[in-house]
Amino acid sequence: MAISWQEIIDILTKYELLVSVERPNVMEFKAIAYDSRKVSADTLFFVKGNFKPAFLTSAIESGAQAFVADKNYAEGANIAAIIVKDVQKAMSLLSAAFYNYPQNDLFIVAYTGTKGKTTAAYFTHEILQNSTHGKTALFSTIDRILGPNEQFKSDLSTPESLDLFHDMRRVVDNGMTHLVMEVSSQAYKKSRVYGLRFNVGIFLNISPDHIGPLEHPTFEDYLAHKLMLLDNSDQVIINAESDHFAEIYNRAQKGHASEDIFVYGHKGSQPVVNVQPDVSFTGHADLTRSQLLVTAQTSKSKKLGIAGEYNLNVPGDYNESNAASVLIAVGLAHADHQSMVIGLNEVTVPGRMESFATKNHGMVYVDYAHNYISVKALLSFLHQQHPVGKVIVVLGSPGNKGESRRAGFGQAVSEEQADIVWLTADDPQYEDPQAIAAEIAAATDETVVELHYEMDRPTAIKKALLMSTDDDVVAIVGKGLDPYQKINGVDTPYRGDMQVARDVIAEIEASV
Ligand SMILES: CC(=O)N[C@H]1[C@@H](OP(=O)(O)OP(=O)(O)OC[C@H]2O[C@@H](n3ccc(=O)[nH]c3=O)[C@H](O)[C@@H]2O)O[C@H](CO)[C@@H](O)[C@@H]1O[C@H](C)C(=O)N[C@@H](C)C(=O)N[C@H](CCC(=O)O)C(=O)O
Ligand SMILES: Nc1ncnc2c1ncn2[C@@H]1O[C@H](COP(=O)(O)OP(=O)(O)OP(=O)(O)O)[C@@H](O)[C@H]1O
Repeated sequence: MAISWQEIIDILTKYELLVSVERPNVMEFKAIAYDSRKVSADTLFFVKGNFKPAFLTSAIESGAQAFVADKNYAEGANIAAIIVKDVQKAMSLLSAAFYNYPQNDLFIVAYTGTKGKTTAAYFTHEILQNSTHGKTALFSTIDRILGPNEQFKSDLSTPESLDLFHDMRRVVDNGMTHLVMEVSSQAYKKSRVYGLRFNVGIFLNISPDHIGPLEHPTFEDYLAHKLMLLDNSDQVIINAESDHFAEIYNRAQKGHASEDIFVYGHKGSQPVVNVQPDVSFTGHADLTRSQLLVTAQTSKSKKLGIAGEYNLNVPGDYNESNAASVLIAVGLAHADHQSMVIGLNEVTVPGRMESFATKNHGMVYVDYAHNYISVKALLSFLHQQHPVGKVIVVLGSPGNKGESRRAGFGQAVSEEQADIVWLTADDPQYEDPQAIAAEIAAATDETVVELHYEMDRPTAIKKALLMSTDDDVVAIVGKGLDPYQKINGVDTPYRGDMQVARDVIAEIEASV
């Protein structure tokens, strides 16, 4: 892989990003990097984010031949400099060029939404793996699967642009033909996907989340960045039952013919604007799976071959809605019907709605629900499934992140009438978990919900399980399969909620 000086200048000029060049003396770059620790000979280095000038010094020592930045740096006075209006946008465009536009060789399905991105991405990956005979890659919050023998844990839902195009190139070189990915609002805010076009973009839902000093200043800013996926996708799929549907639909209409917009919703759901859903569904869930009946309502959706009955291996009525969007997406990717049926029947999503039955302490669920909309959806489902017993919840909220979630948790457990809530630590970071718990409590209606406090997470899980009887359900929410707790900037190893719960139950059962 390589990129020439002239190609760089041409791209930056075309996108009106170039401000000035200094000391142009390099013909071609053999590597690109934004981290000084990853610089080798002949590297083009991007200066971005919370950058310290000492990083540039160390990049030059390691072989950087030029740097791209929003401003000039004295530390870079001996190498070529390319000054741009927006280094994140420049990095995305130049990374795509450096890796020779791998997106041109892939059918890319991209999900955005407050909740369900990872789940829907896994459903889609499972189906497309069947229909493409193993040639589908996945970039999700949990894992990045670049090919049959290349898979690793993700750091971000949507990778930094340079990493994204690097990994996409690996995907193409591994012989993959399809890619399923999550596109977070941060990805657009930080221009990680700037210039990238998707074949299909899906807008699952929106509700207040990720609002705080490090993410989005306001809900409007959050929504604005999520809507950008619609502008950058050839065909779009929209949930008729999402909040702000009118705004989402209007935005889709701006850039798409009606043939390229697909709307889905529960049978009988009526969006606020007068739009007939293209695909409707009814579902019936039990504790471990759902039955789904999907109907194509319009001529364009009838061509997708998705109408029919499905068994969905992951419970939760909201997952029926996720599955409906997935079926449209895979239909647009030309998956065959049999692959759809098999894929939904067999799919699992790590840390989402994982459960096990105990002998005397009811059902245990571990779920990644970690904001108002997801805790509310989860509790509503558990109440439907457990009309008799108590719903006991263990939860906390992270420190220095998504501060608005705390009130959201209090509101969700009150509205859905959780019987008992154990407030505990999530990823407290630099905050006091007890103070975070007090904020959740302040938003909780304690005439409805019985609150308990235990800041040691394994102990909170143990106390919740000990009080649970055979009819009850214990939902441990917020961390899914996370193998660590973030405490004071350190990823402190943690057994994981499921393992803790299994260990506690084994201990209890061994002692009776
Ligand atoms: C606020 C934000 O978006 N921050 C991201 C951003 O940070 P940054 O550019 O400031 O980078 P930094 O880590 O502070 O370091 C500054 C620069 O110095 C470089 N450096 C650093 C050390 C060194 O020795 N040498 C060196 O050159 C770094 O490589 C970097 O280029 O770029 C980094 C990668 O280059 C990301 O890891 C980081 O994400 C942070 C950690 C993060 O957690 N972001 C969250 C909010 C996020 O993006 N979440 C969304 C999901 C949310 C949703 O569902 O909507 C996601 O897509 O994951
Ligand atoms: N469509 C939905 N509506 C409401 N809640 C949902 C929906 N889909 C999933 N959930 C809940 O949200 C949790 C997280 O789901 P998932 O990881 O798929 O979402 P996500 O959009 O990737 O989240 P994040 O961006 O926070 O990683 C699930 O464990 C489940 O409790």
